[in-house]
Amino acid sequence: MELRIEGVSHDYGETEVLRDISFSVAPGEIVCIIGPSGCGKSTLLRFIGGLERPDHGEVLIAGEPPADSLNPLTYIFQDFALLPWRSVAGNVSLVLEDHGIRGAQSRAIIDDVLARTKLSEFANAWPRQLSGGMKQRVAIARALAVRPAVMLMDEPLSALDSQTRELLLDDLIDLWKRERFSAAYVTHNLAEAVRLGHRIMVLSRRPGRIREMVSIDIPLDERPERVLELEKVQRRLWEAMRDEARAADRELSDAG
Ligand SMILES: Nc1ncnc2c1ncn2[C@@H]1O[C@H](COP(=O)(O)OP(=O)(O)OP(=O)(O)O)[C@@H](O)[C@H]1O
Repeated sequence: MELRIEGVSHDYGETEVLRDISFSVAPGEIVCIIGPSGCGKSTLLRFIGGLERPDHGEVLIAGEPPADSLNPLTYIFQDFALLPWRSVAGNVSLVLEDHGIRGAQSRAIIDDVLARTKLSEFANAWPRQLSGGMKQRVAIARALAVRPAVMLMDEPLSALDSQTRELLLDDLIDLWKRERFSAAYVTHNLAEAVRLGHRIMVLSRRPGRIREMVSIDIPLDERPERVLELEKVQRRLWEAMRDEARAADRELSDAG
């Protein structure tokens, strides 16, 4: 299943937020979306997930999602969005209950996704007992449980400290090696983008337009050893973004 975004433009009242955005996410591809504050990254992700509709343009799904996919487009948010009164397993089972899956079938899926996110021994723990990194792993397990064709990730690591973020990046790469999931992944962090993205879309300041689409041909599991090459890409991304970020900053402080 391929995700295609075609000619998406949107205004909120007087504010033009996105202008003529077109790109695709191929099966098994991670596309990172970066750009200055307020350029419309989260808005674009909401359009992709169908939470809102753009004024112009379309989000199309080409081909069939996997037969067992309960929810082809699934979000992972920065704030984990776990229910505090449900255990780890209970948080995962909730999304299955929404699809009428209970009992042994539900338990099998929960066991599988908790194993894949290294949380098996925490199935009965409460969210308050978990570190930030573990909470985000629960959110990832919950997303995997519905077998998404594309994961929509809005700064999933940004609430975590830098060590935890590194560990989770490694976990995401391990997961990807086994699953080859597709993702549209919004981040502020250029280092994260070059570690995870097969392609990186650089948006301009608001109204967000595509400034550059940068492909990285280094396999994800080789990236930790090829730091110098990645640093070069990161510099190029920063060069594409620097003027936009500076101007966006100025506009935000003028508005304030
Ligand atoms: N529901 C809404 N109604 C009105 N304006 C909105 C709405 N959602 C977002 N905006 C505005 O649209 C612009 C883009 O917001 P968005 O959150 O998509 O940007 P972003 O690139 O994700 O920002 P950040 O990097 O700071 O997270 C901002 O100016 C924001 O204030």
